[in-house]
Amino acid sequence: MALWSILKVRVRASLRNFQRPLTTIASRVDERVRVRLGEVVGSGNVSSSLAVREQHGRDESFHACKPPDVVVWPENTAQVRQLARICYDHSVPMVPYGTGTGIEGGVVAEEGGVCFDLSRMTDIVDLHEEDLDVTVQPGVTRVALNTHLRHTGLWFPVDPGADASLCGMAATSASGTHTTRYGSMRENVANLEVVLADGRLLHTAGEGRHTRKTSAGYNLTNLFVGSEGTLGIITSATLRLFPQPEAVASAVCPMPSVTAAGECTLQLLRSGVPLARIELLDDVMMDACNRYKGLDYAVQPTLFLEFHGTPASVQEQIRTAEEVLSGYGAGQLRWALAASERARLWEARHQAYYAARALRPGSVGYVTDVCVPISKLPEVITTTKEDLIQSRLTGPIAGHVGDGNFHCILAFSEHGEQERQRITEFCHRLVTRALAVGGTCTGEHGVGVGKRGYLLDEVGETGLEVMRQLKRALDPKGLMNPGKVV
Ligand SMILES: Cc1cc2c(cc1C)N(C[C@H](O)[C@H](O)[C@H](O)COP(=O)(O)OP(=O)(O)OC[C@H]1O[C@@H](n3cnc4c(N)ncnc43)[C@H](O)[C@@H]1O)c1[nH]c(=O)[nH]c(=O)c1N2
Ligand SMILES: O=C(O)C(=O)Cc1ccccc1
Ligand SMILES: [Mn+2]
Repeated sequence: MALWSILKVRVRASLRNFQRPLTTIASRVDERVRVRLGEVVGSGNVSSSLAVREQHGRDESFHACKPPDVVVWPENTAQVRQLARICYDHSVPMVPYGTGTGIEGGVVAEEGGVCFDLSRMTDIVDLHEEDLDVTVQPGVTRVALNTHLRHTGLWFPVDPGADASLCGMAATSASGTHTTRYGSMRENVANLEVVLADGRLLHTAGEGRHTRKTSAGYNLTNLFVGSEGTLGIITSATLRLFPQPEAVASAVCPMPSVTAAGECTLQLLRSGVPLARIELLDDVMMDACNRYKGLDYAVQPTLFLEFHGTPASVQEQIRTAEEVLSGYGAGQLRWALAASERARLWEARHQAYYAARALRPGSVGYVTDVCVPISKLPEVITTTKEDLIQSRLTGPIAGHVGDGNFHCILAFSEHGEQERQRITEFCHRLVTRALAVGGTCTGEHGVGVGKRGYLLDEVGETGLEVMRQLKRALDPKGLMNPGKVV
């Protein structure tokens, strides 16, 4: 073999080593462990049935199902700690499960083990209205929290399309359509209670603390935000709340092209209008949403906008926004002012994932999630659209354009090998383009199993090694959600 070929093989092998599991898992769940788990949670809160295991071995993505060996439903933190200790003593993998709405295969039980379904821990533990914060258990979803808050004048704004658990959202560092104004989970989690792999209990900002800021040492809270179950099990999250806005106005605005929509978004952000939401759906996605929801929006690239404030400030924001929009060839704005109309409009946006999948029934969808510096968004989104055409692929686009983050969903039949190959190559080019302009391979869905191959390129060797050192320090046996992230 020529020297060059030998070198290439070596480099490839060393990269593979970098991605290998940190430790080999010693044992799966045997009868002895199963009995001990049952003793902790009671026989109604543990299951080895295949149907239950299969339901828990996959999320909403195309990633193949790998069922855990057992599913447990702990009812409190003390039980989570005892269960973790049993798994730790027997070297059994642990996979935390929120609501299973992830789209990067985060709950796929790569090495089997015990799935911790946290949906029965549904208490809203501490609501501090005067401090604008709340502490919730891991079974509380974002809709359940906002329903609970509706008469308080407060709300929690991070809104991924799905009704995900708030602790699952912390685990994936989720964001949503309000992130441009209110931030993502990174900015809105003040404290986390975490059960570590060996059953120890950690409060990332100190027990009972719920301040707006802190300088006390390392930011352990944000170490666990986005850790995707690989460092511990989040058993409660303390979240920032916001006053419900006095006045709200939403609008749908057709644009001449995705380039114009991207450039216009930049200009709107620069103009200082405190946009509450600004989302882009391209023509293909608009068509998909029209069909899926029986709507009649123009089949054109379209911006969905929302303004929050006092009635006077919303009027002022609208005036400035309309001026900017008209400079980019915007069509007629369709306003939604009544709460029910606004709910319908945003429901259509939140269902974009299912609308896109419905374009090709029976297919599975590969989802992209790049995020770039906002100034690069028009260029990257334009090139992506051209690439789709050249690659002869249908890939509806939906984007949180105020954050420089957009998704493409590529539906493919599991039998079409050639098409799948073209999709993989397209997605690879898209991530490469994003990384080249200072972007990230995932703005909000997380690394899971799908983006592991890009982490080295994104954070570099030292970055990845430090992540792996942190992982080893907190999870020396490599039991926490193995096969994910690092
Ligand atoms: C239609 C639709 C639309 C969207 C999205 C999904 C779908 C189906 N998503 C993705 C998804 O909703 C998001 O990733 C949620 O944060 C996942 O929360 P779950 O509770 O479902 O976590 P799920 O159970 O799917 O788990 C996800 C990961 O977190 C870990 N985990 C869950 N709970 C944990 C806990 N208590 N402790 C430790 N680890 C835990 C799991 O182990 C796994 O690795 C999304 N996302 C987004 O950011 N923005 C968006 O706009 C959307 N939009
Ligand atoms: O709706 C979103 O913002 C999502 O993150 C889910 C998604 C993914 C891919 C295409 C459309 C929606
Ligand atoms: Mn999204």
